Amino acid sequence: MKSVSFSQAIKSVTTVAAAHSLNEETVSLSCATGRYLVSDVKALVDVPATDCSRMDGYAINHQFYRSQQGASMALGTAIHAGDKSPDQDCSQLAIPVMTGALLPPGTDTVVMKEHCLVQGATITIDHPVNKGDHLRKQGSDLRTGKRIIQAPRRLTPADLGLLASAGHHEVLVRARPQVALMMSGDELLQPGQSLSPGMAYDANTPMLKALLEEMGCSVTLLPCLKDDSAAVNKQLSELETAEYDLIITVGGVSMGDRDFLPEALQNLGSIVFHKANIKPGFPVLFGQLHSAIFYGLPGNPVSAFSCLLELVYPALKILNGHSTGNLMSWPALTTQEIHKSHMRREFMRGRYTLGASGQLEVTVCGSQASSRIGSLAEANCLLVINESQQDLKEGSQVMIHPFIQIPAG
Ligand SMILES: Nc1nc2c(c(=O)[nH]1)N[C@H]1C(S)=C(S)[C@@H](COP(=O)(O)OP(=O)(O)OC[C@H]3O[C@@H](n4cnc5c(N)ncnc54)[C@H](O)[C@@H]3O)O[C@H]1N2
Ligand code: MOO
Repeated sequence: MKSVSFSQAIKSVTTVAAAHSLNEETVSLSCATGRYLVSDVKALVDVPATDCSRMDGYAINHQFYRSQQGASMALGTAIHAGDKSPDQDCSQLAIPVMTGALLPPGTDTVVMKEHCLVQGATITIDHPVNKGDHLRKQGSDLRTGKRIIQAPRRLTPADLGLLASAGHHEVLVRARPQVALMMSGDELLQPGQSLSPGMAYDANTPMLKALLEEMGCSVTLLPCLKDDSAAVNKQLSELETAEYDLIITVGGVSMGDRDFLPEALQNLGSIVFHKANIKPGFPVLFGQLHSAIFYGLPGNPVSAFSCLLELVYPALKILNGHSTGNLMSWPALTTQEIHKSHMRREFMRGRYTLGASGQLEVTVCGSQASSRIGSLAEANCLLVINESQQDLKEGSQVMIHPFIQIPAG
């Protein structure tokens, strides 16, 4: 199968994802962080619910205070946050009010405690006072019925505070994408097992599971696929595909004589593309296995990580209600020359910092070999070097895909 361009690959991925939908569920606020909102949310109440004080101080009627021309005012009974409103008119009194206390009838202004002198049961005010000072008017933060959060959105801790203050105790979110993750390769050992020649520890499982979970997925780890055609076909055919939105295999997609995944996907499902003009990740496989979206990521850990960010995350964004799968992308200036000798789109591991000029600067992290996880661990972004770009001078502008976009959504 002929390799596709990166933009064709993204188009296919987003088209397939758009035809797939996630269930919806109502969850309590206490477990809603990181979940994707299904629809816009409106305030159920005014915030604050009534006019109230913004400061600890005294509630007065401004007109009455002016008429007193600086004379002392009689104190009334204190009102605390949560207290009911007194029944009587308070327009000729100074009522001690605490921050958040509702404003007693007849008063319209709050004077801060620091600006008053208390003498017995009276106060005098030693500071200019304007009508309406230190008031939080009813509905000044949120108005009943006004939209407070717009979907699609991955809920943040601050969103939960906003939802709670607006009267919501639960929220309608998309079900987490269910992902089946399976490694491939007889050479893989789990850390803790003793290493023998030719074997390697499975670095992809912990890395990719964590990354998928940061992307908001629920991940089921399935047994490693054997380097055997019949076994791969059997393992894949026995998968309860309806349980998963995504099936992601890792390894076994290239030209090796035990790379059985493309053939197995062809037999059991359908291939949308195999191989994309990208580096790393060239042999990536994409298609459908019954009702699930299928990715066969290349086994080299950096290739798998890069494909997960560049090709899987866009699909997840679409599944979660975004209209495009575009990644957050920032311009940055290179701190060194960059050479590229091929016509593929390259995603280089890099580290960005804020330069003295106020612009982001990005440095390529060490060796770009697809097996080098060390340089990935050093990186905080991928630099995007387009197909036609070959040699970039120091100070050239490139786009970067920062890793911090994952938890932020
Ligand atoms: N003749 C060709 N050979 C290769 C090509 C090619 O186009 N023609 N492509 C190369 C590229 S690019 C990549 S990337 C790799 C990907 O190959 P596979 O997806 O088939 O992956 P494997 O062969 O199974 O593994 C590659 C490499 O990665 C190691 N690996 C695999 N899984 C893990 C894991 N879970 N943890 C740690 N390391 C893992 C594996 O041991 C191999 O060293 O193919 C090139 N070859
Ligand atoms: O494209 Mo491979 O993914 O470079 O190592």
